[in-house]
Amino acid sequence: MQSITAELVHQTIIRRPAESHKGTYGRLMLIGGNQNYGGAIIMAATAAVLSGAGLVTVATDASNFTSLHAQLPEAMVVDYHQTEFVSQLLKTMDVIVIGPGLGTDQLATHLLSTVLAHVQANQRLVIDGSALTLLATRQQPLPAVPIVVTPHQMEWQRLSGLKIADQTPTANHLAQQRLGVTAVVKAHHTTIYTDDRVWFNPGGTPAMATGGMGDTLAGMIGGFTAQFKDFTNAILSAVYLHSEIADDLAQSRYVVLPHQISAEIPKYMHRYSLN
Ligand SMILES: NC(=O)C1=CN([C@@H]2O[C@H](COP(=O)(O)OP(=O)(O)OC[C@H]3O[C@@H](n4cnc5c(N)ncnc54)[C@H](OP(=O)(O)O)[C@@H]3O)[C@@H](O)[C@H]2O)[C@@H](O)CC1
Ligand SMILES: Nc1ncnc2c1ncn2[C@@H]1O[C@H](COP(=O)(O)OP(=O)(O)O)[C@@H](O)[C@H]1O
Ligand SMILES: [Mg+2]
Repeated sequence: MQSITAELVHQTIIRRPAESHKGTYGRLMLIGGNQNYGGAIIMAATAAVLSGAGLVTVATDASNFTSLHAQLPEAMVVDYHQTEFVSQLLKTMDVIVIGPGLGTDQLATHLLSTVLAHVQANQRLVIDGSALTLLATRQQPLPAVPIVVTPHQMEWQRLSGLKIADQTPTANHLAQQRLGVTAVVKAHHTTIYTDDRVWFNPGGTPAMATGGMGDTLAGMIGGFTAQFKDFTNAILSAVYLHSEIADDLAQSRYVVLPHQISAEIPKYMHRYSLN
């Protein structure tokens, strides 16, 4: 098992080339946020925008549009009931994040199936939250595109079949190999499984134990994978920074809220991008 290091993050978060524009930094769609869980997709989208994704579109229940825009006017929106329009937009995306607050009803199942049926080799896919619960019930193999799943321990139990007590690094790695996707298994100390390696995230604090913390990580991973070429390093850097920011904030706070992490992301990325 190898620890993610500040050096790896430093190498990943490069200084932006002057000759660039919003398209350079990735088109990202986040799909989620039903009538009950609008906050989840708002937190994920906020993290994605503050992580530097160039163009962010949120496919969500229309009841979330106003609250999303009140906090994040940078994001575009589409009603996720307009499934044909969502399908068309999906083709234009570099990264798709599906699951935060999606729920597990018929529409959610349909949206996940649509994404899995149409995702292309040049796109990257982040599967989180409810979409993982749905994925666990699917029989079909996953498409051969860069995919990262971000389960907490119960979601990982559903997806891998491993009971929480049996989720050892060796068992998790075997399960990851069966699934054939990168797996970020979230816990007090998160571990990340790629085809050839097991990574360990050194950061993390119980001050992070607030609903929305994982939604924020999913948005960060979306934002990082939209900008940084190396898929694995982009994921590892997002995981590292998410908990590093939390650890720093927790020096003077009993709890750290997801939006407080998002607010710090640009400062930390700036620091890591310096020589
Ligand atoms: N503001 C919003 O809109 C928010 C919306 N959200 C959205 O809600 C959707 C459902 O996601 P979910 O994670 O809340 O529910 P689910 O998948 O049933 O898992 C919970 C079950 O697993 C168990 N458990 C065991 N180990 C665990 C662990 N390490 N970490 C966590 N749980 C662990 C746990 O055990 P217990 O707490 O009872 O001990 C419980 O039995 C999803 O789309 C998400 O994005 C949330 O993000 C919140 C903020
Ligand atoms: N005690 C803890 N120590 C370290 N990290 C934690 C702790 N509790 C929660 N976290 C982190 O918070 C996030 C929780 O993710 P998740 O359960 O998916 O949240 P949500 O779905 O509510 O957004 C993960 O990144 C996890 O590692
Ligand atoms: Mg979650």
